[in-house]
Amino acid sequence: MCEFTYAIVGTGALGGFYGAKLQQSGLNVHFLLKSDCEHVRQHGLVIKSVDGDFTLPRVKAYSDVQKIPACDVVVISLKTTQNHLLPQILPFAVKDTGIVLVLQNGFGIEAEVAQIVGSDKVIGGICFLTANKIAPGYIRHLSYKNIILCEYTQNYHPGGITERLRQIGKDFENAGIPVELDEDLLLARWKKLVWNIPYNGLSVILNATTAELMASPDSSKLVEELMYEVATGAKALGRTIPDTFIQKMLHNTAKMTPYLTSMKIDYDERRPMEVEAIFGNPLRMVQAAGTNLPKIDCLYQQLKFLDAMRTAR
Ligand SMILES: NC(=O)C1=CN([C@@H]2O[C@H](COP(=O)(O)OP(=O)(O)OC[C@H]3O[C@@H](n4cnc5c(N)ncnc54)[C@H](OP(=O)(O)O)[C@@H]3O)[C@@H](O)[C@H]2O)C=CC1
Ligand SMILES: CC(C)(CO)C(=O)C(=O)O
Repeated sequence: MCEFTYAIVGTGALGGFYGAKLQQSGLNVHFLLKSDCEHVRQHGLVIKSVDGDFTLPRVKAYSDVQKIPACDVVVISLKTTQNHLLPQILPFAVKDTGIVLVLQNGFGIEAEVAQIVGSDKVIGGICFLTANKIAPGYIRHLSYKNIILCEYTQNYHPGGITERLRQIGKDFENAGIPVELDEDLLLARWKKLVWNIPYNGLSVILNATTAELMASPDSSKLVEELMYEVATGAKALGRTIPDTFIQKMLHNTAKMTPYLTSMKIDYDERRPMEVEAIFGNPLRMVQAAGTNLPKIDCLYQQLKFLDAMRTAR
């Protein structure tokens, strides 16, 4: 199988880090940027990483997707609040035989992408990474980096471990990114929501870091209750998230260095929050299956209020 070419749609913290690692490993990577395109065209990408800093002085940087050659793998690493732009972006970037790799947080994005490019072209990636873009073309990688890759199939039925999944996994592994190939994208996404729903949501509502949320008996109890409600949602969709997984998540986060979630950073910096991808889509899917998740719904309503107020001012 010949080498895949990659296009990174959204060269921020996550797309910038993984895209730079892929290029550093020798792959042909094209980067789609917005405000920092000219800067990156001139100065390249700087990665300050816990695994070792590196700079790519020359990268293929574009602000117009129509100038990017159609690639084998198009990585979506925009914030999900920008996904309304995908119908104008993806058709230009994806080869007829190409793949779209959704690396964003949340649930239901692959189904939305499949509406644009066809369900046979979509793969989901669940990223365990903490990174921030702290200046134009300057990414700080704090911890973790592993990815779970799964094929997307219509209605999120478990897909197989395909040759293309293996090749993408190998590309990331060769770039120093640990990869796990999995058959059940829905379960993998809901297991990530066990972390994102309580911590992203409460970090905004309670104005707290993960360490502060875990240090208080009241908020840590609320975190645990929200995690179990996520498990109830997964069960409504025919998936089981074991108690041991939840207890491990609580234990690991309590030990994590104090972390400001991406949603809290967006809120503080008056950027729209990824409320629909991380809360709205999962809630609607579970409600359609006849189950309510009252605590998550309450968090969702509060976040929508704050999002509307914050971005309106
Ligand atoms: N950061 C992390 O550690 C993790 C992030 N994730 C998820 O990954 C996704 C991306 O998050 P993250 O990387 O943090 O977000 P960032 O905001 O750092 O990156 C998004 C990038 O997309 C760019 N962008 C916006 N609009 C366009 C456009 N029209 N064309 C091209 N580029 C555009 C932005 O540029 P500009 O700044 O100019 O607007 C920005 O650089 C989210 O779903 C997030 O939840 C998941 C796990 C961890
Ligand atoms: C779990 C964690 C903290 C790292 O991937 C994350 O998903 C986020 O910051 O949104």
